[in-house]
Amino acid sequence: MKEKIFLIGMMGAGKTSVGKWLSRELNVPFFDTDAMIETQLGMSIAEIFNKWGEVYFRKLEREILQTFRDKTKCVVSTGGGIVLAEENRQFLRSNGRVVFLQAGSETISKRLQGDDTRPLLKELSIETLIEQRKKLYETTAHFNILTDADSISEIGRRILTKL
Ligand SMILES: Nc1ncnc2c1ncn2[C@@H]1O[C@H](COP(=O)(O)OP(=O)(O)OP(=O)(O)O)[C@@H](O)[C@H]1O
Ligand SMILES: O=C(O)C1=C[C@@H](O)[C@@H](O)[C@H](O)C1
Ligand SMILES: [Mg+2]
Repeated sequence: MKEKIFLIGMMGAGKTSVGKWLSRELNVPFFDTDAMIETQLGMSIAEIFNKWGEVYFRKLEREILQTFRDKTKCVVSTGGGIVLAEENRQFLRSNGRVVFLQAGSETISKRLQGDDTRPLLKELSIETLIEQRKKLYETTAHFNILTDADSISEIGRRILTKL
C-alpha cells in the first residue's frame, strides 16, 4: 500500500471498526478524526456540539483533516459529516484513496440503537441525513462498499481487493 486510506460514510456505517481491522492487516497506524478532536479538546463530540455548536466543530474537523497532509501510509476513519465541506472533499480525493462505507437507514438505526451521543440525530432523521449526503459521499469516494450484510473482516477484505 502506497497511500493513505480515508473511510467516509454515515455514523454507524462501520468506519471505525473496519478502519481498525484494515490498519492491523496492513500494519499501518489508525486514526479517527472524531477521536482526535475529542483528545485535542478533552471533551466528547456531544459536549463540543452543546457548548460551541456545529459550526465550531466543523472548523475543528477541517483543521484536523489538514494534519494528514504530511502523514504517510495510514488508515483514517472520518466523521460522518466530513464531506459537507468542499475543502474536505477535495483534500480527501487528492491525498489518498477514499472508500465510502455505505449502509442503509435500517442498518444504521439498528447499530446506533441506545446511542444518545449523536447531536445531529436529535434534530434530523437518519433517512434525511442519508438523503442530504449520499451524492457527496459518492462523488468524494474512489469506490463504495455496502456494509449491511457482511462482517467487519469481510468488508475489510473486499476493500483490500479493490485498493
Ligand atoms: N459490518 C458490521 N456488522 C455488524 N456490526 C457492525 C458492522 N460494522 C459496524 N458494526 C457495529 O456498529 C456500530 C458502529 O460501528 P462503527 O463505530 O465502526 O461505525 P462508525 O462508522 O465509525 O460510526 P461513528 O464514527 O459515527 O461512531 C458498532 O457497535 C459496531 O460494532
Ligand atoms: O454525521 C455527522 O455529521 C457526525 C458524525 C460523527 O462521526 C461526528 O463527527 C459528529 O457526531 C457529526
Ligand atoms: Mg467512528
